[in-house]
Amino acid sequence: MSEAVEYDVVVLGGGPAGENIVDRTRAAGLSTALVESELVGGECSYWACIPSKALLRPALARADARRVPGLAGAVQGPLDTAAVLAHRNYWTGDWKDQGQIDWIDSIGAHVYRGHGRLYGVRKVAVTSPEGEHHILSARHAVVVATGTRAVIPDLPGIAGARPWTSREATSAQEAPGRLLIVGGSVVAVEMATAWQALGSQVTVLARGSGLLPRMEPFAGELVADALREAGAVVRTGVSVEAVVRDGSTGPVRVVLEGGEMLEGDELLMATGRAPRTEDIGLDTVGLPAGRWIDVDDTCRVPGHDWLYAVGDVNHRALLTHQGKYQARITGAVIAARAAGTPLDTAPWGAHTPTADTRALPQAVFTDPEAAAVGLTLAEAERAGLRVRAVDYDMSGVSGAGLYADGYKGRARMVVDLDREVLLGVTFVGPGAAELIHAATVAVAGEVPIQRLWHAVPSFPTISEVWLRLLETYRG
Ligand SMILES: Cc1cc2nc3c(=O)[nH]c(=O)nc-3n(C[C@H](O)[C@H](O)[C@H](O)COP(=O)(O)OP(=O)(O)OC[C@H]3O[C@@H](n4cnc5c(N)ncnc54)[C@H](O)[C@@H]3O)c2cc1C
Ligand SMILES: NC(=O)c1ccc[n+]([C@@H]2O[C@H](COP(=O)([O-])OP(=O)(O)OC[C@H]3O[C@@H](n4cnc5c(N)ncnc54)[C@H](O)[C@@H]3O)[C@@H](O)[C@H]2O)c1
Repeated sequence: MSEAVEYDVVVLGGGPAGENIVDRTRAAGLSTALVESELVGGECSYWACIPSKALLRPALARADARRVPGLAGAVQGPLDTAAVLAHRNYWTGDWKDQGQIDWIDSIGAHVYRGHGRLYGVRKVAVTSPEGEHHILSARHAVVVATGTRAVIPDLPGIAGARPWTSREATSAQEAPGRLLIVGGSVVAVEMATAWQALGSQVTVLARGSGLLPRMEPFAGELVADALREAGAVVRTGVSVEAVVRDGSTGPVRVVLEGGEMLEGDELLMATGRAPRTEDIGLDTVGLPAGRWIDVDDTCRVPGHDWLYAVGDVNHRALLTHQGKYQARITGAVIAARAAGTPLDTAPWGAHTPTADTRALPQAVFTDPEAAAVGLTLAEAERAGLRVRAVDYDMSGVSGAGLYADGYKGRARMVVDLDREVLLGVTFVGPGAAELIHAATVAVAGEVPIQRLWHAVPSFPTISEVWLRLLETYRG
């Protein structure tokens, strides 16, 4: 084992959260090392956000075009699956990270390739793929940003069935003939939308009563309707009990509760995420392995004044944009503590990621898109707030009708009746993903409804739904 190399900050895991910590600590003049065991850019760049959206964009563009009179006739044919997959490969850099490494070099940080583990207080041990060992020591902070991996439930027969996880679903080089998808949340519905459009016969098996369980119920309903219209089978309230695959090339079968059997060529388990914390040396600093890492409101681990956790691994919000936001804020926290300057940790202050709990946005790239920020009606009611849900059928908006013939969509805003501000907003419909940021500004800014009345949406955009929602609220 070599002598320890000292840095101001050592970052464990080079996904979007880890990279953004490096960016911020380098901008503050702190020497920084980044340890990455696979590819700098993380899950998001190679097996999640980027490849999934590259697969989905042609599907959604075609669906949009098919709703435009005069254009619809020209886009009735199948997608060019090979071209879509090649474009997806391009967006992942063919699963190479040289571009990210060049960027890290350009900002003067150091990358250590290999598996990193905490090695007692303020130290990280790295084992390179070639078996070399390095000890890195941190003057100010170690930041854990090791993200998550897919969870595969321990069903009878599952190991021999070689199921897909999100990694195979985003990196497959051909469309399976029949794709069974277990799960009804975000990965399930996005991958169902993509692969059904790319030529697979998709069956979604969700055990809950609807799809997209963390959004307003109408989101899952509209997405399920559209998946069915696209030819997919969507079944809710079903539970998979066992899985069987014969040989190395045979079909895969799932056995549902009650004994019904379904057959596919591939099986995607879209059943959630677990933290990558089993083997990162947490035990060397008295923390439990294999769990989400608890943090305070500066993303610091309680009881360890040098240890932080950002991104998926702290379980505050499993989204790239939110991990990057935490990283920007935690980078500023580390820089301020290193310089001995005071922190502003009041809600919405510079040194606390308040939006994680108060204005968390998410866009789901299905057809129709579903996008939401803040609280759903049910969440606000559970929190004991005095609220009113204001709903609007988006087909009544001129801009929506012009955007797509027969536009189907729905909007809801959840109003805090005591403060007359918005707690949450949901849009479901074509183009909804690009609408949600205005709602994020309104929720994060706690813009009074009275002032929103003066935020005039341009005519004839889909954003005129804002005017309709406000008119409905004011009666
Ligand atoms: C299919 C799919 C689609 C998604 N789409 C979106 C989307 O559209 N928008 C969105 O906001 N979010 C999306 N997400 C979620 C998003 O991918 C995650 O929130 C994001 O990747 C988390 O970033 P992170 O930096 O915390 O972790 P990760 O991206 O998981 O990166 C962690 C990094 O740490 C490295 N690492 C782990 N352990 C070690 C170790 N011991 N030593 C060294 N390195 C280590 C890993 O190799 C990895 O590179 C999607 C997720 C999935 C599965
Ligand atoms: N566009 C986006 O923002 C985007 C896209 C994809 C993923 N993500 C994020 O990635 C994370 C992971 O998404 P996900 O969909 O994999 O996980 P999830 O945690 O959102 O959903 C997992 C689903 O699997 C179901 N499930 C779990 N075990 C099961 C079992 N044994 N049988 C049947 N169903 C089972 C759960 O009920 C749940 O609905 C999420 O936090 C999501 O927000 C975001």
